[in-house]
Amino acid sequence: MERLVIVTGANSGIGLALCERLLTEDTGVHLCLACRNMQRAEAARSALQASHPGAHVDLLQLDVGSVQSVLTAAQELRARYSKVDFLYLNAGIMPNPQVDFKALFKGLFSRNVIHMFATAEGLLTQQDRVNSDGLQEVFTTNLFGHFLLIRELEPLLCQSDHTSSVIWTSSSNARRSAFSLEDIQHKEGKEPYSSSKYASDLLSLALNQHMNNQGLYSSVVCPGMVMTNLTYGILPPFFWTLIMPIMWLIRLFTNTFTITPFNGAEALHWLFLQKPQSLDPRSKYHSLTSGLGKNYTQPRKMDVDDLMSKTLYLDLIELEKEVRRDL
Ligand SMILES: NC(=O)C1=CN([C@@H]2O[C@H](COP(=O)(O)OP(=O)(O)OC[C@H]3O[C@@H](n4cnc5c(N)ncnc54)[C@H](OP(=O)(O)O)[C@@H]3O)[C@@H](O)[C@H]2O)C=CC1
Ligand SMILES: CC(C)CCC[C@@H](C)[C@H]1CC[C@H]2C3=C(CC[C@]12C)[C@@]1(C)CCC(=O)C[C@@H]1CC3
Repeated sequence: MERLVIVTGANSGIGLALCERLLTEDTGVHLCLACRNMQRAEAARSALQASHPGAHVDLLQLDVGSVQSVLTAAQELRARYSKVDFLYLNAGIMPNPQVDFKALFKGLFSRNVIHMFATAEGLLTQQDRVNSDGLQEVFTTNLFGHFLLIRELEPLLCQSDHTSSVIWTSSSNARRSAFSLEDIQHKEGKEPYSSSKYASDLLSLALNQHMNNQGLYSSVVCPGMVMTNLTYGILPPFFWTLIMPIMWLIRLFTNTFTITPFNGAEALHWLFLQKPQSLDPRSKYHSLTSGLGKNYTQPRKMDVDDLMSKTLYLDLIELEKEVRRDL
């Protein structure tokens, strides 16, 4: 039987590579590319269908950074489909990133150099802004819009006769110290990306605790450090080209430098092949690539606790009520 797979942010990078891999490596996949820009979505569908003639690929207009767009898209999905098997919550942004070159240089000569390259801890800040819903943009795009989508799609995700999986593209940059329950949108700090990714780790745990009994399972993935539009926004493209040999060299010391979107999609694809009941709700599934270029998936325990995750879940439900009231 065909399995319906929805991928947000499917028109480029890791999302597009995942779609390509699903069509190449699996049969009976019905894809729905949920993208904010329909021109880019069309281009992605054409590319997928050029390499997989006859592939079942639908498009959906979805801006996860806009409450109204999420509600409209969810309504459209409920009208189109009777169930969803996999929902990849992959769309994400890192606006106006700034690299702390002083910290980078210092880190190069410290014992933490591998950790620094794997997580970017202490290296990156971003400048966020408030969107037209009055919410922080990074929080809404990377977390809240996706949360709202899950809530809206419950009738398609939670059905007595089948299980469904929601899979978050989180990051090794997710860090507890960047997140605060007093400021879940990260209005105050300078690491909204790290905060939003840590929040997705917490939320995934809460979703499992609240919804496994309804057949919905949530997992978290880290794709590693991948060259995509997101990373090309951090340093100028010519600089990345210049340091590419160094990047391949770094891979000899840290398997988190997956570099290509194909490699980065490894854990996302691996999860497609697993029974959701067999997965660990407290682990993040990492795409890793060895120095010799071998791809594999490895679960690593997340730094999350039950009370924090439950509190965040309840805060998000409250926020959802507020935004619905304001519509
Ligand atoms: N690259 C890396 O090293 C890492 C990436 N990640 C995560 O991987 C995910 C995919 O990013 P990646 O492939 O790297 O980067 P890309 O920029 O290539 O892909 C991001 C995708 O998200 C879409 N998107 C952004 N904002 C919205 C929105 N408001 N509504 C709908 N779609 C949106 C983009 O669409 P559009 O083309 O319209 O901008 C694009 O399709 C992100 O969540 C990112 O945080 C995690 C760890 C490492
Ligand atoms: C390769 C080096 C000589 C110079 C690159 C330094 C930094 C720009 C990068 C080192 C670690 C990288 C990293 C990311 C972005 C680029 C680095 C900071 C991410 C934050 C990208 C998005 C993520 O979600 C996680 C990545 C962790 C590692």
